[in-house]
Amino acid sequence: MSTHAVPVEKYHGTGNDFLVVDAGEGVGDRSAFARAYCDRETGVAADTVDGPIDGAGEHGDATDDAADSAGRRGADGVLFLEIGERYRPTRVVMTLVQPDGSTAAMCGNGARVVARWAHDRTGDHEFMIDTQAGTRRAIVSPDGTEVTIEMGVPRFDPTSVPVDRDEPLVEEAIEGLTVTAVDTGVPHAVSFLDGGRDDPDGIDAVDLDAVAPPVRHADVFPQGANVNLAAVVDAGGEGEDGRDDPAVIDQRTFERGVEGETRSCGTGAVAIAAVARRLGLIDGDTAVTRPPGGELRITVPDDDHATLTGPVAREFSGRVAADPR
Ligand SMILES: N[C@@H](CCC[C@H](N)C(=O)O)C(=O)O
Repeated sequence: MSTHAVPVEKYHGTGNDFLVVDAGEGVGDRSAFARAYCDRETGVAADTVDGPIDGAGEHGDATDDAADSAGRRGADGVLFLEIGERYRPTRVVMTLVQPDGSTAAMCGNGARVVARWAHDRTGDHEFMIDTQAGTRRAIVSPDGTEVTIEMGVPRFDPTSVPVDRDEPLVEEAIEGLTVTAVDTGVPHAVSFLDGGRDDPDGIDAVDLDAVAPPVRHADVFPQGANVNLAAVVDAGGEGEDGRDDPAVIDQRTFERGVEGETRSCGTGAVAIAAVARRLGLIDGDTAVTRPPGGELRITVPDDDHATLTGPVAREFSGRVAADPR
């Protein structure tokens, strides 16, 4: 049994929060590590780690949403990262282990955190991130507080999602929700509702922890699915100045692997924008989604890779036992 201490850092992207561990630190059982330290009641917090601790915002990177999103015990996953500085741009191999011990092929907000973590180490602003869903280019803003990820082309074909169908699953009744299925690196089910966050009977009136699990585990999704509720607040399109305004869409996501609602989901935001465009619910190919933890900007051009942009904040660092038992 290994008892050595491992340096950890905590970051969040619009409230989707992650512990970051250098893959070379020798964590033997990554699933057990993630299950223990991500736990929302008994997991890692700034005052439970040993060693040097930096306060949130110390680096001038606290975002407007940080007050709500920073400082929570536990996390939505552990990012094990291997940095390859001999490449140009610098490459980072990313592995996300989730609170249930499973590994996710892709994570949009996680990839944004990876780029910011790599920027904090190298000062670079461009990175290639190797995920199990493919290599993704990341750009960190000049002040380091915002990251854009190229997210690949959203795929609706049944083999890619995957769904147990011969044709794409579009606006089909699944376990009480009207669902469209899309792959944005991981499988997503997207259901559009009529009312947004400002509507007392809208998206926030839904008991997501009750309605999502039957869809997440439905037979039609052989690998399960993340479940998104969305509501178009503004369809966007040409503004008074002749330029395209982004659509505005309220978002809630129940995540596979977390097995609960998260404050934000990047692959979910791209999935929502892609489905909105496919269903003709928005004008143009840009959208702002509004999950509970902040705002994300998405582009979903036809037949080209989508992009995801939003803030990333660093919370604290310290050391934890490699073996949490
Ligand atoms: N929070 C992530 C998605 C992580 C993966 C997901 N839970 C799954 O298992 O498919 C994001 O920001 O994209």
